[in-house]
Amino acid sequence: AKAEIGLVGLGTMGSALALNIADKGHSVAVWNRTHSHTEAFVQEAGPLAERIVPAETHADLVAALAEPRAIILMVPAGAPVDEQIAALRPLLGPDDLIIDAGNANFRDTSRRATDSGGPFLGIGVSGGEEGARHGPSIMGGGERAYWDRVAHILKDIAADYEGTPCATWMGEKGAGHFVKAVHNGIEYADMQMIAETYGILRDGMGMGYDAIADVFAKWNDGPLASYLIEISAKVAAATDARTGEPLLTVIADSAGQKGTGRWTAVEAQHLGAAIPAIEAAVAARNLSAKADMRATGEELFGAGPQPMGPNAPSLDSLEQALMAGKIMCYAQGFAMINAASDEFGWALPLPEIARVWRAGCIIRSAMLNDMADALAEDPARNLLFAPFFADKVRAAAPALREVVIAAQAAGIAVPALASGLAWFDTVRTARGTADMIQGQRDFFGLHGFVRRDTGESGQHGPWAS
Ligand SMILES: O=C(O)[C@H](O)[C@@H](O)[C@H](O)[C@H](O)COP(=O)(O)O
Repeated sequence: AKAEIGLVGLGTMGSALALNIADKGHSVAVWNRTHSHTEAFVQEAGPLAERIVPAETHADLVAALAEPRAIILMVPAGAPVDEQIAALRPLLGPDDLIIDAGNANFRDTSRRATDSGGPFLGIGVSGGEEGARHGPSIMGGGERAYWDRVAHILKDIAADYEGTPCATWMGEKGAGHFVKAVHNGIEYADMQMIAETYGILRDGMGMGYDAIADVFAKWNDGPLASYLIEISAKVAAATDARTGEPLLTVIADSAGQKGTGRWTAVEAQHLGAAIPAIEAAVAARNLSAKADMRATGEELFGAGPQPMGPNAPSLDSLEQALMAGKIMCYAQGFAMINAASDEFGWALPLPEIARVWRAGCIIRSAMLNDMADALAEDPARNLLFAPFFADKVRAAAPALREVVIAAQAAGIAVPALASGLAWFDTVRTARGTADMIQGQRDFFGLHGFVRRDTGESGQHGPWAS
């Protein structure tokens, strides 16, 4: 019998996804640039190999598939995707579907949806290797009919949240990859806020790694319960096999990034969406990569972090602060998704987006179910203003303020937590300070302003006459 679906690219994510597909009872034909790797993959697949068809050439892959065909690409974003499309399209029929499941820039996906020579889907897949193997979160983008053709397989392999598969069609063209990029932006901010809290525990409160691990493990039983808190406990508790030292003393403090966070920050600017916590997280990664500069800074200005002593916040305050920060960065992310929905005419299903993130993905957390309910009440409303979250933030914001003040007083950098607090203070200030900016712009460029009393626009100050 012909295979139901094809998969190109047996890297970490691709091979895990192929095993997941076979594991869920579907037959999959696989191709990899290095065929010996394909052979080894089938060898190691054990009993699942009976549902895996190795293909040595693209033509073999196409021939191995039932029509109309569907082929998943799990290759690095950018040119490798276009290369695979160019290699496969001439071999495929007009109804055959290509699905890019890598971390593509949604603008590339939107382009490919119209000019890749045939049916095309761009799906965001989250959950890392573990997720790809046992159940990722899947965010689909492209023509609904194409999604419906493969939804049964994608829902079978997806993570399951209380009986609901975490695989949802988001909208046309690049909608799926856009939602995935914002997922990653929130992931960056969440990780950054956890790292900042770790910095306070380590440098401000002088805690050892085991004690820090215990704090995160305890928080994973509370309102912060989430995959990122869970693994932060494991990372803090881990020891280096070579030296026996705490692993965190071995890992260089220079964060990598593959682009999704940066893209999200850039797109937010285009959309006029304020996502300062995510931007702070991207900037923090950029700065972390400048180890020499930071060493010079420490020489010139003396080490930043100082022990907090009696000003150290309680662990409860830290937990509350992290929770407030987390709600604020999700609120920023969902507001950005709303802005994109309007800008691109996608009608993105915000409650469904929160639901598809409840399991399988990197930002999965207990809070997402409450977010789905709040967004279902009123998807256009900022999440922060939903009664459930307004109550939580009203209660937790004082702790965030206390923690940010104490950290800054001790020279401990908390850019994401601090930007969250500044965002919160801005969105709860009806009378802001942009009047000064409008005055300055009009003074040096006659850009004009709106009068508060009459609403008249194009007004100028006395310097114009
Ligand atoms: O949702 C996920 O499963 C991850 O986000 C995944 O997409 C990948 O690990 C990214 O590469 C992380 O992004 P950075 O490499 O930029 O940290």
